[in-house]
Amino acid sequence: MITRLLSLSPPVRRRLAGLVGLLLAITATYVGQGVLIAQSLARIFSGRPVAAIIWPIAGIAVLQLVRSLALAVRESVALRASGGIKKELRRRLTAKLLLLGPSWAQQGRTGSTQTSLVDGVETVDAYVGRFLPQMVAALVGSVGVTAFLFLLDPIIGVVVLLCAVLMPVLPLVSKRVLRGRNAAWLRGYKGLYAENLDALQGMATLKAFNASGRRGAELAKLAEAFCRDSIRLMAVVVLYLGGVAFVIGLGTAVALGVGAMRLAAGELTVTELLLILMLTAECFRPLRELESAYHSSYNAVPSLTAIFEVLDAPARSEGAQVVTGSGVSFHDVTFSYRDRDKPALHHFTLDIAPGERVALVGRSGAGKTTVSALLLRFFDTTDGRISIDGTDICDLPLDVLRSLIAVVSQDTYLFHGTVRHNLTLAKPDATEAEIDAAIRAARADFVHDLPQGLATIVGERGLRLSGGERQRIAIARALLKDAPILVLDEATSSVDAANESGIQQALDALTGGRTTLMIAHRLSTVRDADHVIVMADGQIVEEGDHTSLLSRRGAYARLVAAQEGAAR
Ligand SMILES: Nc1ncnc2c1ncn2[C@@H]1O[C@H](COP(=O)(O)OP(=O)(O)OP(=O)(O)O)[C@@H](O)[C@H]1O
Repeated sequence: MITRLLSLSPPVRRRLAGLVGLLLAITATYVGQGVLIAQSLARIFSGRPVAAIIWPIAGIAVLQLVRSLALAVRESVALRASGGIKKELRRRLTAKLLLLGPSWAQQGRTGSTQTSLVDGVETVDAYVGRFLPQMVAALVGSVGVTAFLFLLDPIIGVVVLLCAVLMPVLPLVSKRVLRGRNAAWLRGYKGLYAENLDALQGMATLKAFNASGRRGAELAKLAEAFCRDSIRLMAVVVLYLGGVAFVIGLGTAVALGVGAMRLAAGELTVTELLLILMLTAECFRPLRELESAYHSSYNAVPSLTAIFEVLDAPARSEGAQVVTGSGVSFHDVTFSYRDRDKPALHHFTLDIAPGERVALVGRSGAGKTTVSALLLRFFDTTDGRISIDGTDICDLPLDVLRSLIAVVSQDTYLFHGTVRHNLTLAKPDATEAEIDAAIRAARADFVHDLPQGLATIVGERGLRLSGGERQRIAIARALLKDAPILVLDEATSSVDAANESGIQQALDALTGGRTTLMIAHRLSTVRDADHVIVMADGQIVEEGDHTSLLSRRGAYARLVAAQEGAAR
């Protein structure tokens, strides 16, 4: 994983080498300070005048200044090293998520995906900026100081070495317990985040059903469970930290005890004993810092593993063929959603000639929206094939496929941004005249009356516009895209009756000459279709034009009668 992370940003290796150098310089300042303190104390104990320690004290001040500077530079280099990787990770994740499409996103909760993608990427700071350079610096620094101690006194050198080796062993011992508890903590965190996001997004519904109290109580329960998980995790962490402190204390105490005995036996001088005392602490310091870096980056490994799983997820095939045509064929298509036994489409066969307007009708759940989702390759068929002008859509690059199709759906999503931004999403280089023409044709002139006209910000999920207004913007957007194939999914569902005929005219203009797949509940909107397909349980049960289907007095006639009855 380390090599893969580092390969994301070429300058990172250079920056990490710089960081290791800085960390070693910081260790050197601590060692130098220890030597100078030991020297000063030895001089005072031997009854030398105060003047004898002025230079060592000045030296300590200089070392502290150098250390402060090095620490500040370390922060900025660390942030730059991890920043490059975070930027590249986000870029690749966004591209991959767009490639994987909605079928992948549907496998997880929005909030949970968000925590992986936002918080997961953030763990790079602790892992790359702190842990990796500290690992190298701790190894080099501790080995260097231990070697120095070994030269001073081999027995004490061995004692310190044994304790120093124990320190990296501790995380290995506690790793299994920690991993289990950390995974539970991470699961709880993601779940809590997703549930809170859900409650926030569904606030209006909760209020309308007077269910906010109940939902609040459920969230409180989740928060309690998360709190318990956190305490269970902390218990292991605290035990582990206690173990680390014990090993450091033990190493220092044993080194001092052995040193004192050797001093009594005349095998060491006071200066050497003081030096050993100071350096023993310095030998453990880089390891202690490594341990703290390890803990602050502990989440990084599972989070980054999850991110790499997304990056490695097999994307649907991206063929190389390019077509410009517009005849659409579904050939014996069967499709089931994940975890659903019953197929949403069952041996579905339909040919739409270039420029033909085909309407799909049927009761709710009949499979109409699934037909368009498969055409756009939001999902891949379980069986059968879909083609455009004879080319299997699986052999088309996704961006080419989607450039051939414009969609106006019942659930129009407007991004947080200006009206203009939302309109030109499909055609960023659209001219003013083109934008104006699309607005007029979509009967979306209301945008000119908004506080800042086209520069008005439409809120997250377009909440500040009504359903009908959002839909008219979507129609204008589709007009601007000017694709040869159109999918109109309940295109007029949010439009009031007064506007419906106007929009119908706009849609007529839009569909003229384009292959159109209309999905409609309001049967009044499909009267002019060249061909009407009546669906039930994922299959075609009737087809023909409006008049012939009515006279057949079958499923279509029953749908029309039911709708007219409901309208009365
Ligand atoms: N994302 C999904 N995951 C699982 N099942 C789904 C999903 N989307 C639709 N279904 C199921 O597939 C079947 C067909 O749904 P589809 O949305 O295509 O019907 P529809 O005719 O468009 O309905 P409506 O008119 O209510 O929009 C239904 O049983 C539905 O519950």
